[in-house]
Amino acid sequence: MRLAEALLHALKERGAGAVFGIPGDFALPFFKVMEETRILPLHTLSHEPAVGFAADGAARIGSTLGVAAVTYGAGALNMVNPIAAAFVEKSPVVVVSGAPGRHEGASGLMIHHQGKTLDSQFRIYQEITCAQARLDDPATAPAEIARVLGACKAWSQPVYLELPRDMVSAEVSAVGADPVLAVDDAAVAAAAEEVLARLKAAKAPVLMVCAEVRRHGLESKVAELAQRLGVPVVTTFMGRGLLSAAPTPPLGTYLGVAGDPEITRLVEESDGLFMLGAILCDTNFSISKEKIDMRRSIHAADRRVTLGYHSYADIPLDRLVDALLARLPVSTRTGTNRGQEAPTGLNPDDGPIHPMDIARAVNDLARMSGPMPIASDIGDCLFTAMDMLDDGLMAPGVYAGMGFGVPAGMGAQAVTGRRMLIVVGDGAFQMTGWELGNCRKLGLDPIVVVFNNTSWEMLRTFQPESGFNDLDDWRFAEMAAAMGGDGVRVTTRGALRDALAKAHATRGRFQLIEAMIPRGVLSDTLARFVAGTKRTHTPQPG
Ligand SMILES: Cc1ncc(Cc2csc(CCOP(=O)(O)OP(=O)(O)O)c2C)c(N)n1
Ligand SMILES: [Mg+2]
Repeated sequence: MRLAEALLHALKERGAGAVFGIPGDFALPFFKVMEETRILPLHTLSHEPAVGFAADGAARIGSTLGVAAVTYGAGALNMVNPIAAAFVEKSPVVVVSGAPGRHEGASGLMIHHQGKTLDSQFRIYQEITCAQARLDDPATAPAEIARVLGACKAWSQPVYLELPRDMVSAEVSAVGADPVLAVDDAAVAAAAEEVLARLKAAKAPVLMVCAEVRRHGLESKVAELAQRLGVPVVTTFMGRGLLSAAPTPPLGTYLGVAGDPEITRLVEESDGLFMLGAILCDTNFSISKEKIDMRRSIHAADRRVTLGYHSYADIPLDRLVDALLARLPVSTRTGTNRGQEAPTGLNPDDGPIHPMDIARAVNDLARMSGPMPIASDIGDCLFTAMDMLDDGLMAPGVYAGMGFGVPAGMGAQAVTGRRMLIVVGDGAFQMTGWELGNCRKLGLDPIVVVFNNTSWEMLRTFQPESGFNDLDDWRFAEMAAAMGGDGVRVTTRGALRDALAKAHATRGRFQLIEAMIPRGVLSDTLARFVAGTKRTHTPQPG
């Protein structure tokens, strides 16, 4: 079969639900095969950052492969930012970039779209993917595809495939199974036994769950593990929402100085913190006044288990969880989510809108109609989303790049059909919000709440004296109809409630609610985060 078809079948067999992309002359042959064969649905968008975010959203919502297809240079290099975010946030996105034909460089002339050299792009993507291949040999291409897609699944990180345009129709054999990555059963057993011994010896063990539990589809097994371990459970910022329906649900989300002081004390004073699937970074661990004592902690992520000063390599998270379960008796233990009750009971008066009013409005609707899956951008919308009831929250909480929310929410609905609630600030909406114009073509109808404070408010909280944080009022709601959706601008709590109810009742067109928020008004969590950051990063008097 043709190389392009072999690749598309391999992607579909490994769980990909669609390809998101923008073509160019180096990618036209591949896009032609996609359109003609329909092996996977092809969804084109308007700007490559959104292609990357949409593929990431598709990967996260289904814990499966997301696929982004772009042209060489101008397209692929436009997508570096979202793929870097997917890399650090463990999202399995497959980048397929068109490229000049195998012999086009022989002319000695520069090729349009190229960077420093024809290899520059490959090297750039080596920095933000876990495996790469240039598919320039029909004899090796199927095995290379299996190797790279296997790595994408095993590491739950993006990978890069470069497809020269003269190779698209090359005759190849079908792509076989992913190569099996060797795992030493004895090492898995030793790691599991040492983890259990450490937890048993600890006076105050805590289980902390994070992103990799979701990415590797381990949530139900980890819920069972939490029940059998019988220790307090918390999530990280990136793990929020995990185990919420478990028999022993998390007590809450660890947000350092920005979070519930009880949860912070539990984590930071633990002498046996077991971080399962945790991404160790400042935003995910928030701004902690006390450093978490890694000497007394256990960290299982990135196919490695680290206990104090020593590590077990090549220990996949699923194998570790299975080994732990095999060594623990079944339990009927149950627990309650002591975490703060989600704020509800919006007062539908003529008062101005506070971010927490948006959380209350969303939660009131969730109490009536069930929670929606949420895609959040960076900004106070994400801190507010910490207080929203959701059926899965996706957000760039580690990389913290803007522009994720709208395209990721569109990508998620495109591959699951689940209607998304998208929360986004006005600054981030200015970046990728216009992708909503593709909803009509793609048959998507997300509900989008724009937190419009006409400001880069998160930056203003750290540098209030800078006027460049002021944004103009773009009146986004007025543009919705021209783009195929419905838009409404609301300035009071009552209007917000009514707009959300109407949006929820309207299907088939995207619904844009532009919630006007006074500048300087922050969500409770962002206010704590800012105060905590200032306390932690500025020398205390005395
Ligand atoms: C791609 C990118 N470029 C710049 C920045 C830096 C930044 C972090 S937060 C922020 C302001 C966000 O404004 P928005 O109106 O969306 O939300 P809010 O603060 O609630 O008002 C900026 C510019 C990041 N993170 N990503
Ligand atoms: Mg703003």
